[in-house]
Amino acid sequence: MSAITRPKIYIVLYSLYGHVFSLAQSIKRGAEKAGTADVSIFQIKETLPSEVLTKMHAPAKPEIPVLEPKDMAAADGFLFGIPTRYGNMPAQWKHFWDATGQLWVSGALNNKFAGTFFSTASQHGGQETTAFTFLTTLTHHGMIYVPLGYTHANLQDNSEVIGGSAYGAGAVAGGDGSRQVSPKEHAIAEHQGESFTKIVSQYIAGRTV
Ligand SMILES: Cc1cc2nc3c(=O)[nH]c(=O)nc-3n(C[C@H](O)[C@H](O)[C@H](O)COP(=O)(O)O)c2cc1C
Repeated sequence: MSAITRPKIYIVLYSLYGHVFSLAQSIKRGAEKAGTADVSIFQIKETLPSEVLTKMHAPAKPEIPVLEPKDMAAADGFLFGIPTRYGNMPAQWKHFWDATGQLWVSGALNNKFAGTFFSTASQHGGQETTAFTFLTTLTHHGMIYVPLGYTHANLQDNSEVIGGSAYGAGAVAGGDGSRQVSPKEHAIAEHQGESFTKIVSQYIAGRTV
């Protein structure tokens, strides 16, 4: 019987205006609360030139390391943060995935765990379609998708605008990005981080004993 391995969870995000990064911090807090895994947070590479970022009034990037596709092999589970573009992932994410051919060829991501979280401008701006369209990539890599389900009460609370769905935590940023992540959205995110980490840890423990 081999020793139980402590899994590595990577929270990997793209965030232009900070909402996905803000959610990611709550996800990290929850994942660490589980106490069963080593948790790290990364961003993916920006692909827009600085002149365009200036025109888009983008703030400075978060001070977290940039994940290169090849470094994914070291992790057991990923929570991917995705701000919606036309109901889909942004080009920055597509650019990242399009550089994972070597990982695909070697099956390096097969049986690794994946969860998703989102941000949209509006309440019905496509968080669920972003999940759906992101899923094809996870599926082609043979990853095991872990949905959030309706495991947090705020996902059924209709008393105010609350992002998130059965596919993962979410922020509703507002058309001009001025809406900050709400306490209820943060609570869902923290819960997702904790529950995802517990699920991955249980599976990894089962594989190694
Ligand atoms: C090109 C483009 C397309 C977008 N498409 C959508 C969309 O389909 N639905 C939506 O609600 N918001 C859309 N948005 C708004 C972003 O989703 C929003 O800025 C983002 O969720 C904020 O997250 P961030 O602060 O982490 O960057 C779009 C923004 C851009 C720049």
